[in-house]
Amino acid sequence: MPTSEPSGTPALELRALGKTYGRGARGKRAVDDVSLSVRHGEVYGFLGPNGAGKSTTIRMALGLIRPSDGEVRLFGQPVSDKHALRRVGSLVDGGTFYPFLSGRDNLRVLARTQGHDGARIEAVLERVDLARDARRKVKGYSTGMKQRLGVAAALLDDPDLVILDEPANGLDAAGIQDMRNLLRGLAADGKAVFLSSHLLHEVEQICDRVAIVHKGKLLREATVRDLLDHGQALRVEAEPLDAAETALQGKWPVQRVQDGLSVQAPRADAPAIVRQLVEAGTDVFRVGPDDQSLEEIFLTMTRDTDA
Ligand SMILES: Nc1ncnc2c1ncn2[C@@H]1O[C@H](COP(=O)(O)OP(=O)(O)OP(=O)(O)O)[C@@H](O)[C@H]1O
Repeated sequence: MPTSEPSGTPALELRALGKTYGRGARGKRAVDDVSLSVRHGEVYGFLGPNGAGKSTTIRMALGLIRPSDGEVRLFGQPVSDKHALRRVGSLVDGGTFYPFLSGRDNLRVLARTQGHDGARIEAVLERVDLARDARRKVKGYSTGMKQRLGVAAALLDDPDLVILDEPANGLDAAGIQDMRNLLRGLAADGKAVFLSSHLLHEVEQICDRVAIVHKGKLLREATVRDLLDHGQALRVEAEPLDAAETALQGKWPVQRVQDGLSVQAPRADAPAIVRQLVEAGTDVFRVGPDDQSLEEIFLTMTRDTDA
């Protein structure tokens, strides 16, 4: 990894980034005050439903469209810096390939149009596990193979930062596993990987950290582990359940679930919850993490902002 910038400089930094399409009352605020940074050696997921502003953000990060506010820094430099931009590989719009050319020939064409000699073609084909299929025409490739060819294209110039718009779109479980191994391998080599997705289970499996975006705004940035481990909910099993519910209501948001109560509270509140339940005369069988999936956490967050 070339380290021409001071150590610790993020590979990608978005500073209060904003984009408004159009003007005046008809203007559409697609991205609003998004700040985040992506470090070398991590896979960072940019997660949100359709229309959240992911593609717009990625296009600004690549210097393809101009922000209305804020700025993008690549390796500490403005996105207009050609040297910085040369260290970025990207996959947007799924990559476009000639269906009647082989995977290898597609990469040759790309290398030529991008102005490099293609010396890395065999290495990147190996890297994305397409070496054996490199002579086959792309039209016969599976979705997963096409996506991996897209990543191969992004890797042709040995970038330090890889930006991928929805790289796991349309992949089955095995395809997601392959993509995961591939992207984790890049991160292990010290590259920074920034990807967007609207599908949580993909991001959950692939990324170290995620930013959750909704309606152009960043709702939360956290490690996947933090989101899952320290979700804001605790599962309470106590009897009688009605009394337990009454005891907690008004202090924490409480919801009936199949086998007890789901209490919107951080883990640190568990002792207070137990005290409350005991004082109310209920028998406490369990107060523990409410194992929400990232999906549920995400739905709760976006529901809250919709309200
Ligand atoms: N060129 C444009 N002109 C006007 N509005 C746009 C333009 N591009 C995107 N938008 C709007 O900006 C918002 C964000 O779009 P964007 O494509 O960035 O979201 P996204 O999260 O990538 O969603 P998707 O996965 O559906 O592409 C949407 O409401 C979209 O309609």
